[in-house]
Amino acid sequence: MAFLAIDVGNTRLKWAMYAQPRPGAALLAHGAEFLENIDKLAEGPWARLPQPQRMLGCAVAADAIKRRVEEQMEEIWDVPAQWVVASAAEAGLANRYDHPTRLGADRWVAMIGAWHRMLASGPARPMVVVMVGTAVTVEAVDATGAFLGGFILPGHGIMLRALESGTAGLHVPTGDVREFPTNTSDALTSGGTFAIAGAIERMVKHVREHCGEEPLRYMTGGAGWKMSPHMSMPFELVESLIFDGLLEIARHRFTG
Ligand SMILES: Nc1ncnc2c1ncn2[C@@H]1O[C@H](COP(=O)(O)OP(=O)(O)O)[C@@H](O)[C@H]1O
Ligand SMILES: CC(C)(COP(=O)(O)O)[C@@H](O)C(=O)NCCC(=O)O
Ligand SMILES: [K+]
Repeated sequence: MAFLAIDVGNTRLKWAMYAQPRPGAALLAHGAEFLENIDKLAEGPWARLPQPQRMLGCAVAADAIKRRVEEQMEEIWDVPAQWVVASAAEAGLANRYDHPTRLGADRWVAMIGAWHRMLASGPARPMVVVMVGTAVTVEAVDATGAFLGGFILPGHGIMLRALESGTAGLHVPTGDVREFPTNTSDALTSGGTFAIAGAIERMVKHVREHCGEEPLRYMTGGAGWKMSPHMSMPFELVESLIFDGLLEIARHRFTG
C-alpha cells in the first residue's frame, strides 16, 4: 500500500513515497521542487512512480498552491488528498496554542516527528524543535508532550531582503559567518545567522528553566545544515522530521 507524503512550504514542495503508511516503511522515492515548478510533477518526477493508495500532507503555502498540488495528483492517480490541520491533541502531543488549528501544520507535524523519534530511543524529555526554512520556527515541548509555545522568526533570505529593501548601502553578495565580521557581506550573513542562533538558544534556556531539565534539541528544514554548525550547543539535524511526523499520523489514520 504505497503512501505519498507531501510538505508544501513557502519556498519548496518536498515529497516522499513510502511502501507503507507507517514509521519505518521503505522509502521508494523522494524529491523537492521550488513552488514555481510544481505544475510539472505529474509529467516529471511522479510519472514513473507506483500509484499511492494513501496520501497525507501538510501545507502552509497559499490555498491556490495546495490546489495545484491536488491537480497534479488527479492527473495521474486516483487517491484522495488529505491535509493535516493542527488540532488540540494528536499522536501523543497536546497543543497549547490559543487557537490550536491556527498553528502551522508543518510545525505540528515536525513536533510529532520529533516526539516519536525521541521515544524510539529513550524516555520522554522536554524538547526544542527548530525548523529553518523560509521562516524559522522554534518550538518548546515539555516531557508530557505538551507543546508550550514557539517563536516565529524571518529566515536568512527574508532577513537579507528586508535589509536590502530598507537601506541604500546593503546590496552585497552573500558572505561568510564570522565572529567579528569586517566587511558588509560577512556582517549581514553573520548577523542573520547569530540572530537565529540567539533566539534558539534563548528558547533552550526558557525550556530548561520551565521544565527543570535539559531539553533534547532537534533541527530540520532546508537551511538547517547552514545553521547547525553555528550553534553554541549541539542540535541533532534530522532532515526527515516532517516526513517522520506524517508517517506517524498516517499510521494512526490509515492502519488503525
Ligand atoms: N539547495 C537548496 N535548495 C533550496 N533551498 C535551499 C537549498 N539550500 C538551502 N536552502 C535554503 O532552504 C530554504 C528552503 O527550505 P525549505 O525547508 O524547503 O523551506 P520551506 O519549507 O519554507 O519551503 C531556502 O530559503 C534556502 O535558504
Ligand atoms: C510559520 C510558517 C510561516 C513557517 O513556514 P515555512 O517557513 O515552513 O514555509 C508556517 O508554519 C505558518 O504559516 N504558520 C501559521 C501561523 C502559526 O504557526 O502561528
Ligand atoms: K516547512
